[in-house]
Amino acid sequence: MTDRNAAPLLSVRNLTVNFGGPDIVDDLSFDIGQGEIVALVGESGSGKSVGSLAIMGLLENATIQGSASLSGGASSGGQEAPTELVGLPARRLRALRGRRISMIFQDPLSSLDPLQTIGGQIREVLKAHTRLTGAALHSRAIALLEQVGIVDPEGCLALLPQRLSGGMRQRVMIALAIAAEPDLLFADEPTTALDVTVQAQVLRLLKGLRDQTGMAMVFITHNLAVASAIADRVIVLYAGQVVEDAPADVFFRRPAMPYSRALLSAAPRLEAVLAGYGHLEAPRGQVPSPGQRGTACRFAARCDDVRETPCLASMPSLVSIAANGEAHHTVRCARWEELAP
Ligand SMILES: Nc1ncnc2c1ncn2[C@@H]1O[C@H](COP(=O)(O)OP(=O)(O)OP(=O)(O)O)[C@@H](O)[C@H]1O
Repeated sequence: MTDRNAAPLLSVRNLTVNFGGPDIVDDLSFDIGQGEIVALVGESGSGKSVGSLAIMGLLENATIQGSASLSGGASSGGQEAPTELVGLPARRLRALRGRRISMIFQDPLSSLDPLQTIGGQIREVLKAHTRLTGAALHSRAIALLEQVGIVDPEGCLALLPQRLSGGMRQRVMIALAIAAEPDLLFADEPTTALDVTVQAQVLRLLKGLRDQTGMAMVFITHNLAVASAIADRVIVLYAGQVVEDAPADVFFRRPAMPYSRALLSAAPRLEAVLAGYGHLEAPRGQVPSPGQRGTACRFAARCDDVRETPCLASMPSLVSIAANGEAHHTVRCARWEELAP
């Protein structure tokens, strides 16, 4: 599905974000391949949302350093020159949003206009990004609603958002987000507010849309079952840093970072997760807050495998541990090799 040898669609390097105080997101580096679904996983406060919003240019009053380079996507055959998103003027960012990068959030009601029909909102997005008018515009709106699995698209166009169920609202949000055929979709906990059956339907829908369109996805979640249902790759954030980045099958079989192992062993069994108990169970202790992260391994205070040396001596760097021929796998643990099962 994803060719790791091809140039990545999004390449984030040394992204650091603060709001005038300590760094919230600290030296974040990762790639998203063309058409790849990457789950960004971490406990509350790990910086998943702040990092993503920084990349999308949606943070106010933030100081952002580093780089987030967006290459030409599937729609341009990968030929478009890369665009640096950090520091891009607001006008150019607005032009990219929807067309190249799009997003969906946990609560569709807060993103939908309560006073405008679904049809009105879809027409507005289509007018902003296409030259469609009249009957062609209407047909495209219907086709979009069909694409996201809405059974009575004609009827749905006439409704106000409040008239829809949570799952239907999220489908409408997805239709709006993909209207301009973006290359990359950021999805921030899009299924968290939904009941489990609807959650599974929306995950299937998103995966199907990726298969159809080749759109890549950054899927932010603190639910490991959701990550395992949708992701090609898992990136774990801890206290503002990437601590593990691995293909999903490798991550769920052989996680290398003690933090990842703790999360996985604390996670309830998959059946229980699918029955609605899927929130990420944290290991004992708490994530250090941004001002109190120190210069040692940030997970040290909670780690069962901590040693004075090397864990407390210095901050481990993110190292590549992929064996010959294996896909990209990095971990931030100075003892990963000793601890490997
Ligand atoms: N505008 C802001 N000003 C100052 N601090 C902020 C701001 N937005 C977020 N933070 C802080 O940044 C840290 C990371 O927050 P973020 O929302 O990215 O975490 P998260 O991993 O997405 O968690 P959650 O799952 O709870 O959304 C938190 O400590 C939060 O308090």
